[in-house]
Amino acid sequence: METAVEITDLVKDFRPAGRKEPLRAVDHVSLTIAPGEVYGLIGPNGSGKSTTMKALLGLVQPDSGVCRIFGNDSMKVDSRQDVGFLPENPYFYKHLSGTETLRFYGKLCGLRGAKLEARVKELLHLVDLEGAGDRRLGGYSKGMLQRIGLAQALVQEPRLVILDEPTAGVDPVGSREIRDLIFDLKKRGITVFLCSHLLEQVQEVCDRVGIIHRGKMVKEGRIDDLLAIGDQTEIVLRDASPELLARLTTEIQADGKAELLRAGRPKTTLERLFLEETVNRRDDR
Ligand SMILES: Nc1ncnc2c1ncn2[C@@H]1O[C@H](COP(=O)(O)OP(=O)(O)OP(=O)(O)O)[C@@H](O)[C@H]1O
Repeated sequence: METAVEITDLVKDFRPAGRKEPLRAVDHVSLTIAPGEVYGLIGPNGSGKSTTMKALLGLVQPDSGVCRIFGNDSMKVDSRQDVGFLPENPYFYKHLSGTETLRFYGKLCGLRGAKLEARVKELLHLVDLEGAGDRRLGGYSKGMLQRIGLAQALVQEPRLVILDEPTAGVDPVGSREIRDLIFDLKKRGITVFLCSHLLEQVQEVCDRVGIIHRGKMVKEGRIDDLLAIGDQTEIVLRDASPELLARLTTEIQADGKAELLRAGRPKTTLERLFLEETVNRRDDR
């Protein structure tokens, strides 16, 4: 079966000035991503996530190993035909408007005339910036800039989108919107390869994750498999009376084998609470 991304035994050393030994940023990393899959690479700062992505994009020359996109070697320009990329700190021309920015990137991808104009309109709609298309990027919020960055990455209708920290510096409402856009890409069958420090969002949006530490892949798998605790069972009740809970506790104690680890009211997350309290009150983005 065709793979969207195939990274095999990737090694990348940097030789920073003033350092005798080379710095191994990526240490024999291998991973594959199937078409239509959303894959998250997570790891501490400096663990090699961006370098792995840049090697896949052919922006960094590997010391050894091979990266392929839909079967094509990443070092060949043609392999990038089907790829959209949102870098960690995208640089945009602040004096251009959102519409002009997307027009600029559309032209770089060979779009012209009515086709270009239609695509720009479609993208502004997709990232919910129709009302801000004529405003200069210098006045955009961080969340709006990330969304225009995402629109830029989608300009040539790529089959693979690579997102390096798509929600960096974006507030919870903005990052939720970006999360929804990623869900939308998945629905349309687009493969997504992302890295992020927002673990809750990675958990929500990704089918599989890889955990990278000091350049090495230390864990990889389907989210469901990685997070399931094999020997535990969860029961969530609504409107349970104290008497019912007491009866259940007695039953469990009588079982002799099963052990009650926790009982009490489940908690919401701080992110959900934040969204509930702010989402309906926000009028200016
Ligand atoms: N161009 C470069 N020259 C020298 N060292 C580099 C270069 N790019 C990255 N590094 C080093 O390689 C290591 C991995 O960096 P990388 O940016 O891939 O990590 P990361 O996991 O993306 O980190 P973060 O989460 O902070 O973005 C770090 O030690 C970094 O300092």
